Order: sequence, then structure tokens, then C-alpha cells
Amino acid sequence: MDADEDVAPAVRSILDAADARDAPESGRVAVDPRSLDAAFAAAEADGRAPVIAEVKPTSPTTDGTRTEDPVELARAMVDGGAAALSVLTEPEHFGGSPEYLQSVRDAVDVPVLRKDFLLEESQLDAVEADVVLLIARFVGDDLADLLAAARDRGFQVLVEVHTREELERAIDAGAEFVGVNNRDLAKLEVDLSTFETVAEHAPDDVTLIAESGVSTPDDARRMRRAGADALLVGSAIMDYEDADDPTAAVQANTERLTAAESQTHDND
Ligand SMILES: O=C(O)c1ccccc1NCC(=O)[C@H](O)[C@H](O)COP(=O)(O)O
Repeated sequence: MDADEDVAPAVRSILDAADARDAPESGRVAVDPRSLDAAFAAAEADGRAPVIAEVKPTSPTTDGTRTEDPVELARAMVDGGAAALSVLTEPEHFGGSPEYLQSVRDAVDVPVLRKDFLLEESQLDAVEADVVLLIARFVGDDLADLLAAARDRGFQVLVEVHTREELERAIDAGAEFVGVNNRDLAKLEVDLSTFETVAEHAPDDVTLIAESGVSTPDDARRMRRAGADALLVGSAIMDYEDADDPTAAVQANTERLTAAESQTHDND
């Protein structure tokens, strides 16, 4: 691993925990994945903004922990029009688990992204998912090998970048799905202009996903105008702590963002 020396203490702690995690005892996984590109195309054909809705019980920048059943939340996201789902499997800082992901994937028919901080090949085998995340900053020179190892198992791979230099490394490694994270993991600050400045350098044949900080339909349209093929949204969809009915709130939050494309004015 390289380039992690400047990260926020919370991220340092996440990486230390990932380093310390035992290799899964299960054997090597072999995945028959649900196509992410097809899911995005189906959403667009239906007039929905392609949204990957994230089941994120907590995080270093979230107050408290959402304890509702991840499967119920995931179903509400799909009912709200999510093209795909992301499920945190990191246990110590995000309240996730591979078991949650497996239950969610069994319950829905959209592609499911495994959101975690994968540093080693063996960690790919913790659970089947349609897509796995590799964060360019954290895997450093191992990116191409991990990408190949993930594809050998059948996974689609989302390579996350935050800078133009990381984008170039992702492209050189052969990434087909690139997520530009608007959250700077050095400071945990979110700035939507990150996607705008990095995405313009991406080749046309890459599927580009705007990650983090998308809170309103206006934000969604802004990212789409800047070239996002899809949006990865966690906090704004999981924002239901004051709601009487959490699953209804999650569905409504998802609908608000997936409907962004069909609105001409912002009515956030
Ligand atoms: O979300 C965090 O606080 C966080 C902190 C440290 C490292 C990663 C973090 N988030 C991971 C993510 O990629 C986001 O959950 C995802 O992009 C959704 O972001 P948002 O819509 O802003 O919740």
C-alpha cells in the first residue's frame, strides 16, 4: 500500500483495521454478476437518473448508527428507483458486514456493489457481489493485479479515484468503471467540483460514477451535466433519523434523486 500517509486519522484507522482483518476462511468465490452497465441503461430508458443507493449504517462523518434491517432499507431503495445498490461490508467504522451484503443481494435483483477497503487478494473472497471497489490511492502499485484477481473471480470492478493522476493510473490499469470520489480522504471534506475537474479527462469508453456528497436533485443534475453515467449516494438516502417510518423515508429520499432527471427546476 502507498500514498496513505496523509489521510485523516479516521481513514488511517480504517486502513489499519483492513490490514489486520483475517483472510476469509471460505474458498475462492466465483461470481455470475448482474451487469452494472445494463442496470444504468435500464434506469435511463425509464427516465430515472442512474443511482447506486448505499446501505451505510454509519461512517466516520455520520452521527449515530442506523440500526434498521439492511434488507428492508435495500428493498425501499429499489422501490425508489435505484438502479443498483452499494452495501458497506466494513464492520468497525461503517457498521457493515459481508452477511448484510449477502442478505441484500439475495433479496433484490439489481447489481450490488461491495463497499469496503480491500487491500489484498484474499479479501475478495469474503462474499459474492456483482461489483467490488478498489481505491486507487490505497492499493497503489497493486491496482492492476487486484483488478485482474477480481475479474478472474467474475466481479465487475469500480476503481475509485480522487485526482487526475489516480484517474490516469486507473485507466492504465484497464479500469472500465471509474468512481470519482468527491470526498477527499485526506481531510474528509466533500467538494462536488472534484468530479467536474477530474471527469473531463476520462476517456469516453469508461463508465463514470460520481461518488459522495450528492444530496439534492440539483447536485444530481450537476454531476450528470459533468459527465456522470451514474451517482453513488449514501448519506442523503440514509437520512431518515427523524422519520416515523424509516423505509418510507428511504424510498422517498431515493425517489427524489432518481427523479432528478425528469425535473427541469430544482424543487429540493
Ligand atoms: O462516508 C464517510 O464518512 C467516509 C469516511 C472515510 C472514508 C470513506 C467514507 N465514505 C465512503 C464512501 O465512499 C461513501 O460512503 C459513498 O461515496 C457515499 O457518500 P455519501 O453520499 O456522501 O454518503
